[in-house]
This record gives sequence, structure tokens and C-alpha cells, in this order.
Amino acid sequence: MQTVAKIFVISGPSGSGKSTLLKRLFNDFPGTFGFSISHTTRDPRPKEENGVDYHFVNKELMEREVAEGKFIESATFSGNMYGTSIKAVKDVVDAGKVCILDIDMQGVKAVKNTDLNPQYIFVQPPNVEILEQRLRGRGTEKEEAVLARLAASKAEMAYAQEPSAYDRIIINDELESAYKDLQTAIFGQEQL
Ligand SMILES: Nc1ncnc2c1ncn2[C@@H]1O[C@H](COP(=O)(O)OP(=O)(O)OP(=O)(O)O)[C@@H](O)[C@H]1O
Repeated sequence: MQTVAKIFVISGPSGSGKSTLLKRLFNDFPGTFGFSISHTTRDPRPKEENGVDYHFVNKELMEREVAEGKFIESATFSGNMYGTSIKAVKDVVDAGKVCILDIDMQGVKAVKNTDLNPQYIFVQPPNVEILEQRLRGRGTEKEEAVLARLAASKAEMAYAQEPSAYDRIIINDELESAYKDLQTAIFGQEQL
């Protein structure tokens, strides 16, 4: 399947519908897309496989590679490092797949400092009220987390208005229409 790029960055406020749209895309075009495999310094859990679920690495190695600029971004949660390496993204493309990076605004800015040269897509909710309804409707976050996500959405929406921030803005009002717009952004035209 011909796509307009080999790497797509999908960003947008939490609750804007990125996962919903991507799930559909992966289902409708099996084998076409892939996510990069992240690195982590935490121990594997039972059934987790190195190079499949994560690249499990030791802290010294990961710190060195982060310092060498081999990572798009990295962060520490509960004492464990997590991150996406530039190579992990290129590996998806080398395996013949189109790489989808589902990342936040900081991640988008970080990708812009690499040689990956993706297409940047922003998934935007129709308005803040609907975003709030959807976040609450999803029921996966506590009140505090909902408020934090709504606050973060303001900066994400403002950044998306900068002319050079994204190649495409998809307004996720009616899902069918947003999905068609996503297909057009990815394939150059609607496929289904
Ligand atoms: N067009 C739409 N109309 C109505 N509801 C929608 C639409 N798109 C998504 N939703 C619903 O909104 C909620 C948030 O969507 P989703 O989880 O896909 O957002 P997300 O951008 O992936 O969020 P996060 O960044 O937190 O993972 C979900 O409950 C989803 O079913």
C-alpha cells in the first residue's frame, strides 16, 4: 500500500481520538503499519519478551546512548528510564512497515531535531467542551488526571496553530469523516 511517507507522527490532546482512529487504521490495513519498540531499564515482567515488548537494557547503556543523541526522547518514571530510539523507528521502516509515532507535543518537538523527516498529523477535538465530555466518558482517569489533561490540551492546541507545527490537522468531530481525513493524510486519498 503506497503511503505519502514512511513515518507518521500522530499527536493531539489526550482524549482527541488518536487511539480510536489508529486502531481502526491498523485493523483495516493489517501488516501495513507498526509502532516502534521502546527501550526501558525496568525489569521484564513475566511473559514480556526482549525486542518484542521493549528493548530491555541496563541503565548505564541507556544513559550513554541518550547522551549520544540516539534517542528521540526519554523520561524516568518511578526510577526506570523509558525512551524511543531513532533506530527503533528506522527498524520499523526497514522491516517494510510504515511507522506510526503516537506522541505528545514535547515528542513532536523532539522528532523535529532528528533526521526522521515524518509527516506530522494533529488530531484535534471539535472544541474543549467535547474533549472534556469524551475524556470523562472514557472513564479511565480520575478527576485530577482529567483536569491535568485538559490543562495540557491548551498548550497542545496552541502549538498546533503555529503554521510549521503540523502538515495536517484532522478535526475529530464525526468519527467517519475524521477517519477519511486520516486516510487521505496517510495514503494521499481515501482507500475504503
Ligand atoms: N469522533 C468521535 N466521536 C465520539 N467519541 C469519540 C470520537 N473519537 C473518539 N471518541 C471517544 O473519545 C474517547 C477518547 O478517545 P481516545 O482514547 O481514542 O483518545 P486519545 O487521543 O487516544 O487519548 P490518549 O492520548 O489519552 O490516549 C474514547 O472514549 C473514544 O471512544
